[in-house]
Amino acid sequence: MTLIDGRAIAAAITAEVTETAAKLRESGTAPTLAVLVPTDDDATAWYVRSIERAAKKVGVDCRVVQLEKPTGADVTRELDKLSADPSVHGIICQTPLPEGVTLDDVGAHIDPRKDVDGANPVSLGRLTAGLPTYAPATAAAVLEILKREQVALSGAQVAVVGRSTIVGKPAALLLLGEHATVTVCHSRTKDLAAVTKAADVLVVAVGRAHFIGADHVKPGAVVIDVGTNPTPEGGLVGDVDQAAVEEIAGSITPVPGGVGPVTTSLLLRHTVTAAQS
Ligand SMILES: Nc1nc(=O)c2c([nH]1)NC[C@@H]1CN(c3ccc(C(=O)N[C@@H](CCC(=O)O)C(=O)O)cc3)C=[N+]21
Repeated sequence: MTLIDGRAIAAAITAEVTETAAKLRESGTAPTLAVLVPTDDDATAWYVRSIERAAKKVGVDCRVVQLEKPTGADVTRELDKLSADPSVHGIICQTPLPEGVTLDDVGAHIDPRKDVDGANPVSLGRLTAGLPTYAPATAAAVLEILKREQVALSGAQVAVVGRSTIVGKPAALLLLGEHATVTVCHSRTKDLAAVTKAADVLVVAVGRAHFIGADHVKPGAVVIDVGTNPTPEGGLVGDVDQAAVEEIAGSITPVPGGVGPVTTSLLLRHTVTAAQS
């Protein structure tokens, strides 16, 4: 069993991004990521700080815009402003959003050229059509890990558990683009274990601790655990019961230290790409 080292993969991406950011700075462009924060919960605050820290390391400027109990109109007004601001190259609108506001509604207000976390339905449409676009960073991280680990995807059976717009659906589309045979499972899937047990690659993004156990995994499978569930002790666990699945899987991404760090490094890679064009 191999534990996939997400931090090492993130470090390799970060090295590439640092080089590109330095070249941009030499030519007079300071690559800039705007982070719109519409809530004040602890998890969001932690994630925003980790983006700021990572951005600073690679030479990307990070502009955090914190909103206090905004309406949907407040959020879209701010996104319109950032979209029109020539000093901003990338925009991410943090989820969760306030009650009654959806990312699909506000995402349309992020200029697709700056949509580094793939939230605009235009970006998602382009992804569906197989056109160049920014995929949501978490979904992109799933594919990046599989590629760097040289996992054969063409013709492989892949099960994606979770169908969110931000992870499950775009991850399935990216995997389809690699010629995998993709099955998307969700809360109404009958006999989930039968589907996941047939998968050479299992991607789990449901947001429930220990959702996937030993009975769900094919011997030797590659397991990508996208979940980051806070524990009462202040730690973090994935959606996969790691201890149980370790006995069966061929390789697995740990939590922490798996998909998370790769997600943040790709958000920054997307930002320098946006600053280059
Ligand atoms: N529009 C939007 N896009 C997102 O991509 C998005 C979002 N909203 N809202 C919140 C979730 C959560 N998320 C994480 C990213 C990295 C780590 C990460 O790097 N975690 C460390 C945790 C280190 C620790 O606490 O021990 C790790 O997994 O190693 C975690 C969580 C992105 N999200």
